Amino acid sequence: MAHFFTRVLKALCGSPLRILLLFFVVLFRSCQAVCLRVLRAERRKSVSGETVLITGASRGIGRCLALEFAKHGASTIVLWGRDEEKLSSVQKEVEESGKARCHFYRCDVGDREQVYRTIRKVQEDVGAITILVNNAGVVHGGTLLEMKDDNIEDTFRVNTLSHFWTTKSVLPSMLANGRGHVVGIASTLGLFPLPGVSDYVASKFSVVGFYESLAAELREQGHRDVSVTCMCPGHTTTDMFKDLTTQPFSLTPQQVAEQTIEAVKTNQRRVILPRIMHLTWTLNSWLPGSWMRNALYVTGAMKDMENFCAKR
Ligand SMILES: NC(=O)C1=CN([C@@H]2O[C@H](COP(=O)(O)OP(=O)(O)OC[C@H]3O[C@@H](n4cnc5c(N)ncnc54)[C@H](OP(=O)(O)O)[C@@H]3O)[C@@H](O)[C@H]2O)C=CC1
Ligand SMILES: CC1=C(/C=C/C(C)=C/C=C/C(C)=C/C=O)C(C)(C)CCC1
Repeated sequence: MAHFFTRVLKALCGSPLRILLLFFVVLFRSCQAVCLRVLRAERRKSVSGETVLITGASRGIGRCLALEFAKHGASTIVLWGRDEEKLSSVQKEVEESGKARCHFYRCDVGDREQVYRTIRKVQEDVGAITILVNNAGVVHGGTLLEMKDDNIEDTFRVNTLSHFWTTKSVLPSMLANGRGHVVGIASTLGLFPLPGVSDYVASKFSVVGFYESLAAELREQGHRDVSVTCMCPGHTTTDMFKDLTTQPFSLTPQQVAEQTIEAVKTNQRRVILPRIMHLTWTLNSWLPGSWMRNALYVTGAMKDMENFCAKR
């Protein structure tokens, strides 16, 4: 611990210019956030009447997203996943919760041809998708030398490549109709590292890059009516990371779903949750690499990750 604080002090005192710069960055970012909030509040859009496709909707964040979109007036919700029993139960919940029509399809998003086939079927059945939420995800994890090659490939197929296949499939109709929103559920682990899940982290860094580039590409091509949002939530209390028990800033899947709808309505390009993680992200590029390792030890997160790896 003492070593950690000495390193932090040395890094800060050794470079007063850095402190000054950090101060201006924080000040600028805060002003920018306030201005954007005011502007976005004025240009709020509605999700009423939209046709929403959510991948990985059989449980966790995907299930909450389906219910939340229905609550906010979406007219059709399309659920994708592999577990038909669970999908059917979410379909019932959505239909019972209000006026939205709800359909489900069995689709392994890691299989490109299956994605293309299922999208065609969905478009025949319900018409054009106007909001796509790429939420399906998987974690295998373990230390690099323990990881199975097949699991590494599966992680990239589900967490990264699937976003390309689904987005390529729905984007043409969005561009033709001049209306659409593509949402990716990435992670804070698409912004900073965590030992024990390097496959997952790398797949999420890739996906953050995908959305950043897609947003820039659409803007460059003048398609301002098709929006892109990349959600970066931190640890969330679903089955996926249930072994991480000592997380100090955990979110519920309901919170992630609510913030996602808010981000769609206000056209936010990137959302980091909880907000305090902005600080982690900024500090990560300003402080010596060891600070995060120490923070992970102090909060018990490192122990959690060791247990997580041991169970792989
Ligand atoms: N939990 C967390 O701490 C965080 C999660 N996230 C991200 O949020 C997203 C949702 O995660 P969360 O709800 O927590 O996880 P869950 O494990 O609860 O749910 C994962 C969902 O993805 C689906 N899925 C997994 N593999 C496939 C596949 N090959 N084809 C189709 N569907 C698949 C599962 O459906 P089925 O089993 O029916 O196929 C399930 O519906 C993921 O992208 C995750 O990386 C982001 C930040 C934090
Ligand atoms: C890095 C870091 C932390 C840990 C973050 C963790 C452990 C995040 C896990 C996120 C997950 C599991 C995302 C899934 O997609 C603390 C301790 C909050 C404090 C400061 C730095």
